Amino acid sequence: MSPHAVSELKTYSIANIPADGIGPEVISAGVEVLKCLSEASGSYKIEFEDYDWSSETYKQTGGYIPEGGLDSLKKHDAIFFGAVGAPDVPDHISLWGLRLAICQPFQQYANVRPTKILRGTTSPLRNAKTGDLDWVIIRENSEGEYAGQGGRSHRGLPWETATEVSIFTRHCVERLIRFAFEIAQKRPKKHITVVTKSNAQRNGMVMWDEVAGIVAKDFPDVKVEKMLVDAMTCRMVLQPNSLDTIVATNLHADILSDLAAALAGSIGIAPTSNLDPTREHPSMFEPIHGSAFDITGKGVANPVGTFWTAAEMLRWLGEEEAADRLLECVENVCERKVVTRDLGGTAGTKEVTAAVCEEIRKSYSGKKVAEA
Ligand SMILES: NC(=O)C1=CN([C@@H]2O[C@H](COP(=O)(O)OP(=O)(O)OC[C@H]3O[C@@H](n4cnc5c(N)ncnc54)[C@H](O)[C@@H]3O)[C@@H](O)[C@H]2O)C=CC1
Ligand SMILES: CC(=O)C(=O)O
Ligand SMILES: [K+]
Ligand SMILES: [Mn+2]
Repeated sequence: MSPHAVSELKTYSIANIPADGIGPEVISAGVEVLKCLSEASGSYKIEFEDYDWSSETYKQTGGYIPEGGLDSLKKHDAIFFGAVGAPDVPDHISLWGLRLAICQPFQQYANVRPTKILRGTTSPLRNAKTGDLDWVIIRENSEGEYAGQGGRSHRGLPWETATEVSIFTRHCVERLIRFAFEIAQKRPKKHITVVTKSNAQRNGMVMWDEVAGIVAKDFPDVKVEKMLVDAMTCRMVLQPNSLDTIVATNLHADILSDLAAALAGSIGIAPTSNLDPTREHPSMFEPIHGSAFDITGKGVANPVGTFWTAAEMLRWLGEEEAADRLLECVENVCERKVVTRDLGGTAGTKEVTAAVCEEIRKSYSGKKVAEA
């Protein structure tokens, strides 16, 4: 290929932050698949820069992100994140030191969590088949219960007092709910469920419901309903087909989305996009799961959540066709039963990755999927 032809291809610059536990295992799998996809498609290029920020860095230097680190992230088109958390670092230090230290200043206020029962996999729900559970959960990602407000006094004494203050600002609630309605409007069902706990939490949650009511007026074609979060857990389990787009607070949606992933088959399949919808900052893409100490280093981590995450990252960058094709290939591999043990299979991370790469190459070469 002439240098001229190369320069015409769109090139995306990705910052990899694999971080802790199974993070490096699934991110290296994701990078392999993304490289394979861009090479096979030939229609865009993708470049990666590795950032070794992790709990190891923290233990050695006292910090997760070095001086000027956020500025260097800003030069990338997107961030591909693994998971943060180590057995010998308190979880609140690791989470605030890395993930939240990026999400908050970059105003990645919309956390998008699609879930579905992938072809070839089974849901633990007796009657749910592929197509019966197809949701997107929109999680507030900048404030709420994870605003970081509060404190502790009288440490260690019997009258020790700790507060964890939830912050709900009209500005942040409205921008998030509006974003969620836009997503709902683009999906075939045009249906949104606004989840709160506005019976017991009588201030912030009541404001959520009110703001949702106002925003809803701008989306007359979207069917809106309200649910309390406790009842929502029952609805998700018993009537998965009755839900589509779901919007909820930082804490509520964090919990509901782990449940959603498990109901679809495994926490190992679900993706997360931490979006700055204004596109002022790069957005960050990660599998929904954490660093999974119990399976770290065993080669059994399910990379599918990271592959789906990679697809969502490409979609955000404008590569719709490649994103759809990647997910299609992942589902074909699931259908061939090349799956990790959390999905009932025996394959390891590497075998699933190799199978997805092979499927991608076949897909682009126009060959029929192996009947194997
Ligand atoms: N965004 C992030 O970086 C997140 C970080 N964490 C951190 O991760 C650490 C562990 O947290 P946990 O509560 O145990 O949640 P976790 O998601 O790491 O693990 C929960 C269970 O799911 C399994 N699992 C997770 N991902 C899997 C995969 N890809 N394939 C197969 N099985 C998988 C694990 O083996 C474990 O049994 C903590 O330090 C926590 O703070 C937790 C959630 C998100
Ligand atoms: C920290 C966590 O659990 C999450 O981002 O989902
Ligand atoms: K993660
Ligand atoms: Mn979570």
